Amino acid sequence: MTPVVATSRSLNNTETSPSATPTSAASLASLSEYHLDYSQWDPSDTTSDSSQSFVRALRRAMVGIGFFYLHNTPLDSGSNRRSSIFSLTERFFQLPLQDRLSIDMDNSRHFRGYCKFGDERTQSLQDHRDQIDYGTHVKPIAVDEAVLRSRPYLNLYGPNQFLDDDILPGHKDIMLDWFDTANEISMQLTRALELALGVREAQLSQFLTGVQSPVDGEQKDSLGPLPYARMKTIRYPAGEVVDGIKRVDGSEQGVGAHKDSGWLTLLSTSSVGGLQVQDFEGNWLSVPHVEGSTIVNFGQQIENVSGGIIQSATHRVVFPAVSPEPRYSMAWFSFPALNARLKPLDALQDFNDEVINLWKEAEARRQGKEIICDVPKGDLFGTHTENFGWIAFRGLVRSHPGVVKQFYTDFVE
Ligand SMILES: O=C(O)CCC(=O)C(=O)O
Ligand SMILES: [Fe+2]
Repeated sequence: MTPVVATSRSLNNTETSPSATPTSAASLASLSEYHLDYSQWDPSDTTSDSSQSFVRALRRAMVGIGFFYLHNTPLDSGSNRRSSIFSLTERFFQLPLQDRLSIDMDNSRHFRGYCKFGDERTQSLQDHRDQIDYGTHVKPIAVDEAVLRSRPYLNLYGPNQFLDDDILPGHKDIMLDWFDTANEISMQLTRALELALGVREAQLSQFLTGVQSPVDGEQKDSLGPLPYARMKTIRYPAGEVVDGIKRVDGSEQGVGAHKDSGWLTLLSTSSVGGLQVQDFEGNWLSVPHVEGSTIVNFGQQIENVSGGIIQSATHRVVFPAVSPEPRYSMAWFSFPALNARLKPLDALQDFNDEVINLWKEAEARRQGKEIICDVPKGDLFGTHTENFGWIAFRGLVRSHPGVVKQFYTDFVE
Protein backbone atom coordinates (compact mmCIF):
# COMPACT_ATOMS: atom_id res chain seq x y z
CA MET A 1 0.00 0.00 0.00
CA THR A 2 1.08 3.59 -0.43
CA PRO A 3 2.65 4.69 2.83
CA VAL A 4 0.36 6.82 4.88
CA VAL A 5 2.24 10.05 4.75
CA ALA A 6 1.72 13.51 6.08
CA THR A 7 -1.29 15.03 4.40
CA SER A 8 -1.45 14.80 0.65
CA ARG A 9 -3.68 17.86 0.31
CA SER A 10 -1.61 19.93 -2.06
CA LEU A 11 -1.04 23.52 -2.88
CA ASN A 12 -3.20 24.95 -5.60
CA ASN A 13 -2.37 28.58 -5.46
CA THR A 14 -3.51 29.58 -8.89
CA GLU A 15 -6.52 31.47 -7.52
CA THR A 16 -7.89 32.24 -4.11
CA SER A 17 -10.87 34.48 -4.79
CA PRO A 18 -14.20 32.99 -3.68
CA SER A 19 -15.52 32.48 -7.20
CA ALA A 20 -12.28 31.03 -8.61
CA THR A 21 -12.89 27.31 -8.23
CA PRO A 22 -15.93 25.38 -9.39
CA THR A 23 -18.80 25.11 -6.96
CA SER A 24 -20.41 21.70 -7.00
CA ALA A 25 -24.19 21.45 -6.87
CA ALA A 26 -23.80 18.83 -4.15
CA SER A 27 -24.21 19.91 -0.60
CA LEU A 28 -22.84 18.27 2.49
CA ALA A 29 -26.28 18.24 4.10
CA SER A 30 -27.52 15.88 1.44
CA LEU A 31 -24.83 13.34 2.30
CA SER A 32 -26.53 11.37 5.01
CA GLU A 33 -23.35 9.60 6.07
CA TYR A 34 -22.03 12.87 7.48
CA HIS A 35 -24.76 13.29 10.12
CA LEU A 36 -23.64 11.86 13.46
CA ASP A 37 -25.71 11.43 16.60
CA TYR A 38 -23.77 12.40 19.73
CA SER A 39 -26.36 10.68 21.95
CA GLN A 40 -25.07 7.36 20.55
CA TRP A 41 -21.65 7.98 22.08
CA ASP A 42 -21.13 6.85 25.67
CA PRO A 43 -17.48 7.34 26.67
CA SER A 44 -18.08 5.24 29.81
CA ASP A 45 -19.19 2.28 27.66
CA THR A 46 -17.17 2.40 24.49
CA THR A 47 -17.94 -1.19 23.49
CA SER A 48 -21.73 -0.81 23.41
CA ASP A 49 -23.41 -1.20 20.02
CA SER A 50 -24.37 2.45 19.91
CA SER A 51 -20.89 3.73 20.87
CA GLN A 52 -19.36 1.45 18.23
CA SER A 53 -21.81 2.71 15.64
CA PHE A 54 -20.84 6.30 16.49
CA VAL A 55 -17.13 5.48 16.16
CA ARG A 56 -17.70 3.88 12.73
CA ALA A 57 -19.57 6.95 11.48
CA LEU A 58 -16.84 9.21 12.87
CA ARG A 59 -14.16 7.17 11.11
CA ARG A 60 -15.89 7.61 7.74
CA ALA A 61 -16.37 11.33 8.29
CA MET A 62 -12.80 12.05 9.37
CA VAL A 63 -11.24 10.16 6.45
CA GLY A 64 -13.89 11.16 3.91
CA ILE A 65 -14.01 14.91 4.07
CA GLY A 66 -13.26 16.03 7.60
CA PHE A 67 -16.54 17.93 8.03
CA PHE A 68 -19.72 16.59 9.62
CA TYR A 69 -22.93 17.53 11.39
CA LEU A 70 -23.17 16.45 15.02
CA HIS A 71 -26.70 16.20 16.44
CA ASN A 72 -27.86 16.08 20.06
CA THR A 73 -24.91 17.70 21.78
CA PRO A 74 -25.48 19.71 24.96
CA LEU A 75 -24.79 22.86 22.92
CA ASP A 76 -28.02 22.36 20.95
CA SER A 77 -30.30 20.08 22.95
CA GLY A 78 -31.75 20.03 26.42
CA SER A 79 -30.80 23.60 27.29
CA ASN A 80 -31.23 27.18 26.11
CA ARG A 81 -27.49 27.56 25.44
CA ARG A 82 -27.85 28.11 21.72
CA SER A 83 -30.61 30.71 21.92
CA SER A 84 -28.80 32.52 24.76
CA ILE A 85 -25.51 32.81 22.92
CA PHE A 86 -27.04 33.87 19.60
CA SER A 87 -29.16 36.50 21.33
CA LEU A 88 -26.09 37.73 23.27
CA THR A 89 -24.08 37.92 20.06
CA GLU A 90 -26.76 39.87 18.19
CA ARG A 91 -27.06 42.29 21.13
CA PHE A 92 -23.30 42.79 21.16
CA PHE A 93 -23.11 43.64 17.48
CA GLN A 94 -26.00 46.09 17.81
CA LEU A 95 -24.03 48.13 20.37
CA PRO A 96 -22.40 51.37 19.18
CA LEU A 97 -18.87 50.84 17.84
CA GLN A 98 -17.49 52.79 20.78
CA ASP A 99 -18.89 50.22 23.26
CA ARG A 100 -17.62 47.32 21.18
CA LEU A 101 -14.17 48.93 21.03
CA SER A 102 -14.06 49.17 24.83
CA ILE A 103 -12.95 45.51 24.64
CA ASP A 104 -10.68 46.03 21.61
CA MET A 105 -8.27 43.14 21.10
CA ASP A 106 -5.49 45.63 20.47
CA ASN A 107 -5.50 46.27 24.25
CA SER A 108 -4.93 42.62 25.14
CA ARG A 109 -1.50 41.04 25.06
CA HIS A 110 -3.41 37.74 25.35
CA PHE A 111 -5.04 38.25 21.91
CA ARG A 112 -8.56 38.43 23.38
CA GLY A 113 -11.34 40.87 22.53
CA TYR A 114 -13.13 42.61 19.70
CA CYS A 115 -11.67 42.78 16.16
CA LYS A 116 -13.45 45.36 14.11
CA PHE A 117 -14.68 44.99 10.55
CA GLY A 118 -11.91 45.12 7.96
CA ASP A 119 -9.07 44.22 10.37
CA GLU A 120 -8.64 40.62 9.27
CA ARG A 121 -7.12 39.10 6.16
CA THR A 122 -6.89 35.55 4.89
CA GLN A 123 -4.17 34.74 2.39
CA SER A 124 -3.60 38.49 1.95
CA LEU A 125 -7.19 39.32 0.98
CA GLN A 126 -9.56 41.25 3.23
CA ASP A 127 -12.23 39.33 5.11
CA HIS A 128 -15.60 40.99 5.68
CA ARG A 129 -16.56 40.18 9.25
CA ASP A 130 -16.07 41.37 12.81
CA GLN A 131 -15.79 39.20 15.89
CA ILE A 132 -14.90 38.76 19.54
CA ASP A 133 -12.05 36.36 20.27
CA TYR A 134 -11.95 34.45 23.54
CA GLY A 135 -9.64 31.83 25.00
CA THR A 136 -9.22 29.66 28.05
CA HIS A 137 -10.16 32.14 30.80
CA VAL A 138 -7.34 32.09 33.36
CA LYS A 139 -5.02 34.48 35.18
CA PRO A 140 -1.87 35.45 33.29
CA ILE A 141 0.94 33.00 33.96
CA ALA A 142 2.93 34.14 36.97
CA VAL A 143 6.48 34.08 35.68
CA ASP A 144 9.27 36.65 35.40
CA GLU A 145 9.33 39.11 32.55
CA ALA A 146 12.50 37.36 31.35
CA VAL A 147 10.65 34.05 30.96
CA LEU A 148 7.81 35.78 29.10
CA ARG A 149 10.33 37.35 26.77
CA SER A 150 11.99 34.05 26.03
CA ARG A 151 8.65 32.26 25.59
CA PRO A 152 6.16 34.97 24.49
CA TYR A 153 3.53 32.33 23.74
CA LEU A 154 2.96 32.03 27.49
CA ASN A 155 1.04 35.30 27.06
CA LEU A 156 -1.64 33.34 25.20
CA TYR A 157 -2.74 32.33 28.67
CA GLY A 158 -4.77 35.06 30.35
CA PRO A 159 -8.23 36.53 30.90
CA ASN A 160 -10.88 37.35 28.32
CA GLN A 161 -12.39 40.80 27.99
CA PHE A 162 -16.09 40.95 28.89
CA LEU A 163 -18.51 43.85 28.91
CA ASP A 164 -20.17 44.71 32.21
CA ASP A 165 -23.66 43.39 32.84
CA ASP A 166 -25.16 46.87 32.58
CA ILE A 167 -23.97 47.10 28.94
CA LEU A 168 -24.31 43.47 27.86
CA PRO A 169 -26.16 41.40 30.47
CA GLY A 170 -24.89 37.84 30.82
CA HIS A 171 -21.80 38.33 28.67
CA LYS A 172 -19.33 36.53 30.90
CA ASP A 173 -21.63 33.77 32.22
CA ILE A 174 -23.13 32.80 28.86
CA MET A 175 -19.75 32.74 27.13
CA LEU A 176 -17.97 30.73 29.80
CA ASP A 177 -20.79 28.20 29.96
CA TRP A 178 -20.60 27.71 26.16
CA PHE A 179 -16.81 27.51 26.27
CA ASP A 180 -16.76 24.85 29.01
CA THR A 181 -19.50 22.78 27.37
CA ALA A 182 -17.66 22.82 24.04
CA ASN A 183 -14.42 21.86 25.79
CA GLU A 184 -16.05 18.80 27.32
CA ILE A 185 -17.47 17.73 23.93
CA SER A 186 -14.04 18.14 22.34
CA MET A 187 -12.45 15.87 24.98
CA GLN A 188 -15.15 13.23 24.48
CA LEU A 189 -14.83 13.40 20.69
CA THR A 190 -11.07 13.03 21.01
CA ARG A 191 -11.64 9.80 22.94
CA ALA A 192 -13.92 8.59 20.11
CA LEU A 193 -11.22 9.54 17.58
CA GLU A 194 -8.72 7.36 19.46
CA LEU A 195 -11.07 4.41 18.99
CA ALA A 196 -11.71 5.33 15.36
CA LEU A 197 -7.95 5.26 14.69
CA GLY A 198 -7.42 2.25 16.95
CA VAL A 199 -4.77 3.91 19.11
CA ARG A 200 -4.40 3.48 22.87
CA GLU A 201 -6.41 5.59 25.31
CA ALA A 202 -4.75 9.01 25.74
CA GLN A 203 -2.54 8.63 22.65
CA LEU A 204 -4.40 11.61 21.16
CA SER A 205 -5.64 13.36 24.29
CA GLN A 206 -2.06 13.59 25.61
CA PHE A 207 -1.55 16.40 23.09
CA LEU A 208 -4.52 18.35 24.53
CA THR A 209 -3.73 17.84 28.17
CA GLY A 210 0.00 18.38 27.67
CA VAL A 211 0.95 15.45 29.86
CA GLN A 212 2.77 13.38 27.26
CA SER A 213 6.20 12.06 28.07
CA PRO A 214 9.01 14.51 27.49
CA VAL A 215 10.55 14.09 24.07
CA ASP A 216 14.09 12.79 23.72
CA GLY A 217 14.87 12.75 27.41
CA GLU A 218 14.03 16.41 27.99
CA GLN A 219 12.73 17.68 31.31
CA LYS A 220 8.98 18.10 31.69
CA ASP A 221 7.88 21.73 31.50
CA SER A 222 8.23 23.17 35.00
CA LEU A 223 5.03 25.16 34.44
CA GLY A 224 3.03 21.94 34.20
CA PRO A 225 0.45 21.21 31.50
CA LEU A 226 -0.96 24.25 29.70
CA PRO A 227 -4.23 23.18 28.01
CA TYR A 228 -5.57 25.78 25.61
CA ALA A 229 -8.67 26.54 23.53
CA ARG A 230 -10.11 29.56 21.73
CA MET A 231 -13.42 30.78 20.43
CA LYS A 232 -14.85 33.47 18.15
CA THR A 233 -18.36 34.90 18.05
CA ILE A 234 -18.61 36.23 14.53
CA ARG A 235 -20.80 38.58 12.49
CA TYR A 236 -20.80 38.76 8.70
CA PRO A 237 -22.58 42.07 8.19
CA ALA A 238 -24.62 43.03 5.14
CA GLY A 239 -24.09 46.35 3.37
CA GLU A 240 -21.38 48.15 1.45
CA VAL A 241 -20.25 50.20 4.43
CA VAL A 242 -19.99 48.78 7.95
CA ASP A 243 -19.04 50.97 10.94
CA GLY A 244 -17.83 53.56 8.46
CA ILE A 245 -15.54 51.06 6.70
CA LYS A 246 -16.11 50.29 3.06
CA ARG A 247 -16.09 46.77 1.70
CA VAL A 248 -13.58 45.81 -0.98
CA ASP A 249 -15.48 46.42 -4.23
CA GLY A 250 -17.35 43.34 -5.37
CA SER A 251 -15.69 41.05 -2.83
CA GLU A 252 -17.81 38.29 -1.32
CA GLN A 253 -15.06 37.05 0.99
CA GLY A 254 -16.65 36.64 4.43
CA VAL A 255 -13.60 34.67 5.46
CA GLY A 256 -11.17 33.37 2.86
CA ALA A 257 -10.19 29.77 2.20
CA HIS A 258 -8.35 28.32 5.19
CA LYS A 259 -7.79 25.25 7.30
CA ASP A 260 -8.38 25.72 10.99
CA SER A 261 -5.07 25.92 12.78
CA GLY A 262 -5.84 23.82 15.86
CA TRP A 263 -7.21 20.40 16.80
CA LEU A 264 -10.95 20.28 16.28
CA THR A 265 -13.62 22.91 15.74
CA LEU A 266 -17.23 23.04 16.90
CA LEU A 267 -19.15 25.51 14.78
CA SER A 268 -22.68 26.76 15.32
CA THR A 269 -24.25 28.87 12.60
CA SER A 270 -27.33 31.02 12.21
CA SER A 271 -29.70 30.04 9.42
CA VAL A 272 -28.12 32.42 6.89
CA GLY A 273 -25.94 30.39 4.50
CA GLY A 274 -22.46 31.00 3.11
CA LEU A 275 -20.20 28.29 4.55
CA GLN A 276 -18.47 26.10 1.97
CA VAL A 277 -15.99 23.22 2.18
CA GLN A 278 -13.62 22.02 -0.52
CA ASP A 279 -13.73 18.39 -1.63
CA PHE A 280 -10.61 16.54 -2.70
CA GLU A 281 -10.95 17.70 -6.31
CA GLY A 282 -11.10 21.32 -5.25
CA ASN A 283 -14.87 21.75 -5.77
CA TRP A 284 -16.66 23.89 -3.22
CA LEU A 285 -19.63 22.22 -1.49
CA SER A 286 -22.10 24.30 0.45
CA VAL A 287 -22.54 23.47 4.13
CA PRO A 288 -25.98 24.79 4.99
CA HIS A 289 -27.23 25.37 8.51
CA VAL A 290 -29.05 22.30 9.87
CA GLU A 291 -31.32 22.98 12.83
CA GLY A 292 -30.28 21.30 16.09
CA SER A 293 -26.76 20.39 14.99
CA THR A 294 -23.19 21.54 15.44
CA ILE A 295 -20.73 21.38 12.54
CA VAL A 296 -17.47 19.63 13.42
CA ASN A 297 -14.25 19.90 11.47
CA PHE A 298 -10.59 19.23 12.11
CA GLY A 299 -7.59 21.49 12.40
CA GLN A 300 -4.08 21.20 11.05
CA GLN A 301 -2.54 19.85 14.25
CA ILE A 302 -4.70 16.72 14.36
CA GLU A 303 -4.14 16.26 10.63
CA ASN A 304 -0.42 16.38 11.32
CA VAL A 305 -0.33 13.93 14.24
CA SER A 306 -2.61 11.48 12.42
CA GLY A 307 -0.32 11.39 9.37
CA GLY A 308 -2.97 13.12 7.26
CA ILE A 309 -5.64 10.46 7.84
CA ILE A 310 -7.85 12.85 9.78
CA GLN A 311 -8.59 15.42 7.12
CA SER A 312 -8.33 19.12 7.91
CA ALA A 313 -10.73 20.37 5.28
CA THR A 314 -10.33 23.72 3.57
CA HIS A 315 -13.37 25.96 4.05
CA ARG A 316 -14.51 29.55 3.64
CA VAL A 317 -17.55 31.79 4.00
CA VAL A 318 -18.91 33.50 0.90
CA PHE A 319 -21.07 36.43 1.87
CA PRO A 320 -22.32 39.15 -0.49
CA ALA A 321 -22.95 42.74 0.63
CA VAL A 322 -26.52 42.50 -0.68
CA SER A 323 -27.58 39.85 1.84
CA PRO A 324 -30.89 40.92 3.44
CA GLU A 325 -29.57 40.09 6.90
CA PRO A 326 -26.25 39.51 8.66
CA ARG A 327 -24.91 36.04 9.33
CA TYR A 328 -23.75 35.02 12.81
CA SER A 329 -21.63 32.07 13.86
CA MET A 330 -19.86 30.73 16.96
CA ALA A 331 -16.61 28.91 16.28
CA TRP A 332 -14.96 27.08 19.17
CA PHE A 333 -11.49 25.64 18.61
CA SER A 334 -9.53 23.16 20.71
CA PHE A 335 -5.76 23.30 20.44
CA PRO A 336 -2.88 21.19 21.65
CA ALA A 337 -1.55 22.33 25.02
CA LEU A 338 0.88 25.23 24.67
CA ASN A 339 3.76 23.08 25.89
CA ALA A 340 2.86 19.97 23.89
CA ARG A 341 5.23 18.60 21.25
CA LEU A 342 3.44 17.23 18.22
CA LYS A 343 5.19 14.05 17.28
CA PRO A 344 3.05 12.34 14.59
CA LEU A 345 1.77 8.87 15.48
CA ASP A 346 3.00 5.96 13.42
CA ALA A 347 -0.01 5.22 11.21
CA LEU A 348 1.15 1.88 9.90
CA GLN A 349 2.13 0.57 13.29
CA ASP A 350 -0.55 2.12 15.49
CA PHE A 351 -3.77 2.43 13.46
CA ASN A 352 -6.40 -0.28 13.03
CA ASP A 353 -7.19 -2.05 9.76
CA GLU A 354 -10.59 -0.39 9.47
CA VAL A 355 -9.09 3.08 9.19
CA ILE A 356 -6.25 1.99 6.91
CA ASN A 357 -8.76 0.29 4.59
CA LEU A 358 -10.94 3.39 4.51
CA TRP A 359 -7.89 5.45 3.66
CA LYS A 360 -7.05 3.07 0.80
CA GLU A 361 -10.63 3.38 -0.47
CA ALA A 362 -10.35 7.16 -0.37
CA GLU A 363 -7.06 6.99 -2.25
CA ALA A 364 -8.63 4.71 -4.85
CA ARG A 365 -11.46 7.21 -5.35
CA ARG A 366 -8.84 9.89 -5.92
CA GLN A 367 -7.07 7.55 -8.38
CA GLY A 368 -3.79 8.37 -6.73
CA LYS A 369 -4.18 12.07 -7.41
CA GLU A 370 -3.15 14.68 -4.86
CA ILE A 371 -5.90 16.35 -2.87
CA ILE A 372 -6.48 19.79 -4.34
CA CYS A 373 -7.06 22.71 -2.00
CA ASP A 374 -6.51 26.44 -1.80
CA VAL A 375 -4.28 26.40 1.30
CA PRO A 376 -0.51 25.91 1.28
CA LYS A 377 0.50 22.46 2.45
CA GLY A 378 1.59 22.21 6.07
CA ASP A 379 0.60 25.86 6.46
CA LEU A 380 0.73 25.83 10.25
CA PHE A 381 1.99 22.38 11.13
CA GLY A 382 3.48 22.00 14.56
CA THR A 383 6.87 20.37 14.69
CA HIS A 384 8.15 17.72 16.97
CA THR A 385 10.98 19.91 18.21
CA GLU A 386 9.21 23.02 19.46
CA ASN A 387 6.41 23.62 21.91
CA PHE A 388 3.07 24.07 20.18
CA GLY A 389 2.75 27.51 21.82
CA TRP A 390 5.23 28.87 19.28
CA ILE A 391 3.02 27.79 16.39
CA ALA A 392 -0.09 29.22 18.03
CA PHE A 393 1.75 32.47 18.71
CA ARG A 394 3.00 32.78 15.13
CA GLY A 395 -0.53 32.21 13.79
CA LEU A 396 -1.97 34.98 15.99
CA VAL A 397 0.87 37.37 15.18
CA ARG A 398 0.15 36.84 11.49
CA SER A 399 -3.55 37.67 11.97
CA HIS A 400 -3.41 40.56 14.43
CA PRO A 401 -0.85 43.27 13.59
CA GLY A 402 -2.61 45.69 15.98
CA VAL A 403 -1.71 43.52 18.99
CA VAL A 404 1.84 43.09 17.70
CA LYS A 405 2.23 46.88 17.45
CA GLN A 406 1.13 47.32 21.08
CA PHE A 407 2.99 44.44 22.72
CA TYR A 408 5.34 42.47 20.50
CA THR A 409 7.39 44.76 18.26
CA ASP A 410 10.55 43.25 19.80
CA PHE A 411 9.61 39.79 18.56
CA VAL A 412 8.38 40.56 15.10
CA GLU A 413 10.31 42.35 12.42
O1 LIG B 1 -18.41 31.49 10.24
C1 LIG B 1 -18.31 30.33 9.84
O2 LIG B 1 -19.29 29.64 9.54
C2 LIG B 1 -16.94 29.71 9.71
C3 LIG B 1 -15.87 30.43 10.46
C4 LIG B 1 -14.54 29.80 10.33
O3 LIG B 1 -14.33 28.91 9.54
C5 LIG B 1 -13.43 30.24 11.20
O4 LIG B 1 -13.53 31.29 11.84
O5 LIG B 1 -12.42 29.50 11.28
FE1 LIG C 1 -12.51 27.88 10.02
